[in-house]
Amino acid sequence: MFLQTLIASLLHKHVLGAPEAVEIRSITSNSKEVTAGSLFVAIVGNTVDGHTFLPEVCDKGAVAVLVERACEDLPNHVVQIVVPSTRKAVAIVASVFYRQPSKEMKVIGVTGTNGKTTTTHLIEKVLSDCGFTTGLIGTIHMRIGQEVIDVANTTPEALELQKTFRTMCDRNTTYCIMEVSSHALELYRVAGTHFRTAIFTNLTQDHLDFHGTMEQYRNAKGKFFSRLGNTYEDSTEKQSFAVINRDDPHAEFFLAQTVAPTITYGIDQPSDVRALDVHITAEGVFFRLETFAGSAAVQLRLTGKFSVYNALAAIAACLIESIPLPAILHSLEQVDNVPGRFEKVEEGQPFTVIVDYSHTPDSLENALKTIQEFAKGKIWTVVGCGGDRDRSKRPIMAKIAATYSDTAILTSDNPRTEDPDRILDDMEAGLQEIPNLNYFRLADRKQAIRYAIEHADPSDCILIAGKGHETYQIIGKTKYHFDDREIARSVIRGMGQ
Ligand SMILES: CC(=O)N[C@H]1[C@@H](OP(=O)(O)OP(=O)(O)OC[C@H]2O[C@@H](n3ccc(=O)[nH]c3=O)[C@H](O)[C@@H]2O)O[C@H](CO)[C@@H](O)[C@@H]1O[C@H](C)C(=O)N[C@@H](C)C(=O)N[C@H](CCC(=O)O)C(=O)O
Ligand SMILES: Nc1ncnc2c1ncn2[C@@H]1O[C@H](COP(=O)(O)OP(=O)(O)OP(=O)(O)O)[C@@H](O)[C@H]1O
Ligand SMILES: N[C@H](CCC[C@H](N)C(=O)O)C(=O)O
Ligand SMILES: [Mg+2]
Repeated sequence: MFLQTLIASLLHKHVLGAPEAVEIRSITSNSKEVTAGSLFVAIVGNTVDGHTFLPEVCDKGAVAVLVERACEDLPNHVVQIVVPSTRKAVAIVASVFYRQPSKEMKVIGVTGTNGKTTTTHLIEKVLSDCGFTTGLIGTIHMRIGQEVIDVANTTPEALELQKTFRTMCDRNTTYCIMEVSSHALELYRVAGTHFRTAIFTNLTQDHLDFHGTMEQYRNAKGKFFSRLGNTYEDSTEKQSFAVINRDDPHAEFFLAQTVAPTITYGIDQPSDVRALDVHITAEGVFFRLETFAGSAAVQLRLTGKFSVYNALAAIAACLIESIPLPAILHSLEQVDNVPGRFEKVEEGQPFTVIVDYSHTPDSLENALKTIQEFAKGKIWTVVGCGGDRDRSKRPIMAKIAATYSDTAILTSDNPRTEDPDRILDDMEAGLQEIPNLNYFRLADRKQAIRYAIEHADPSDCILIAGKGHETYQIIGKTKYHFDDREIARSVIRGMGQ
């Protein structure tokens, strides 16, 4: 594609050199991937400044560079395009390079602190059951039809995202359902993406290391809905919609962000898609559903009030696509669990073991409140907090774990480059001056899981929180194989011998 075409839609740019005859064969922001005919995008990162690689990429054959500041020493034939934000510009350029794939499909995006993975899986289940070819992008993996692809981030960087969209289109995908993280919104990963529907699940504390304050975190998520108005189109098929959780304390803020038609969902507040008479058991939830497309009694195998919210969001998104309500409910009622989300480990043991990806204060509290609804015996919680992530959530999570459990075992999550004991110190700080809490520290996560299982009585319930589907533990910069479910299973099996 000609450079001129690629950069035409960049509003604020200063071009040094002659772009007219320059043909771009590939685009990358990684100097290691530059080949002859590449456009290199220099991104100022947290650890490295991409501009430092400019001489190197020219030697490797880059014919143009997208930069935030011009570089004097580059060969004359290399065109420099100077823009205020290369992250934002690359998202737009990537969309043009891959021929605007998000306009050829219907992309449904889910944002919110908790529930993104679950909600995307529920929507994907309904739409694929209806016979549509679907794609999925999120924390656990990306899936294009039956092909499963590993991911580094919940929402990929713009170049990878647009390339994935293109592959999806080339395989006749009708719907792409994706998680849109706040990092992605702040770092423009989804700029240049046309969304059919934007869903808001909830907003509670997380990622303050990155966003600084709750207000900035909320504003990052708000951008998803304010930008939705920019892609508004006339025909119903192309129109964009917002789906908002009316019960969330920030609902008004999110409703005010968008000009797109909006469907609300909720339990407590009057809303377009509403659950009433919610009944929670260990096996699942029952509720009465009222929507603009009809009413029904619903029984899900997923449990917890939070699962009702995720199901309501999924129902709203599918109603927008004119899927009949009975078909939506038929699919949702079959879902046993999403991997690592309230996943039970069942090896015939007389107590309950649940592995859950609750790594935020709100999700941990929800998981434990749900367990309290049905637990007959004592509650054990094995929980840690990730290293190189929001420190301020650590004492809060420890307090929640110890308050709602009979015994809390504070352990490691992914310590990354931090000292596990320092992370535990941060957690333990939340427990000072609270009397009668029963907790202890055991930094080795495997030993912590073993301890809980070996000491549980019949009818007790053990929650292993924070890592869910993860099949690794990151210590330093190394990823070791580690799976909470596998460990729990092997300890239980060992006890029977
Ligand atoms: C804060 C953040 O999002 N960081 C992402 C960011 O890293 P960075 O800006 O620090 O990049 P950097 O390493 O300094 O490099 C800067 C530039 O130099 C380039 N470079 C670097 C080295 C080299 O030799 N040559 C070269 O060209 C890099 O390709 C990059 O373009 O860009 C990287 C490359 O795309 C990402 O991998 C990295 O995500 C890291 C792994 C990360 O942990 N991100 C998490 C926090 C994240 O994004 N999480 C969200 C939300 C999860 C949730 O909702 O819970 C997610 O969507 O996953
Ligand atoms: N709607 C919800 N409200 C609150 N908590 C939820 C909700 N849905 C799920 N949870 C809890 O949050 C945990 C994570 O759920 P899920 O993976 O669906 O969220 P996510 O938003 O994708 O998280 P991440 O930001 O890590 O990708 C679950 O294991 C569960 O404990
Ligand atoms: N997407 C989240 C996942 C956290 C999962 C938890 N196990 C941890 O490693 O902190 C993050 O990167 O902050
Ligand atoms: Mg997720």
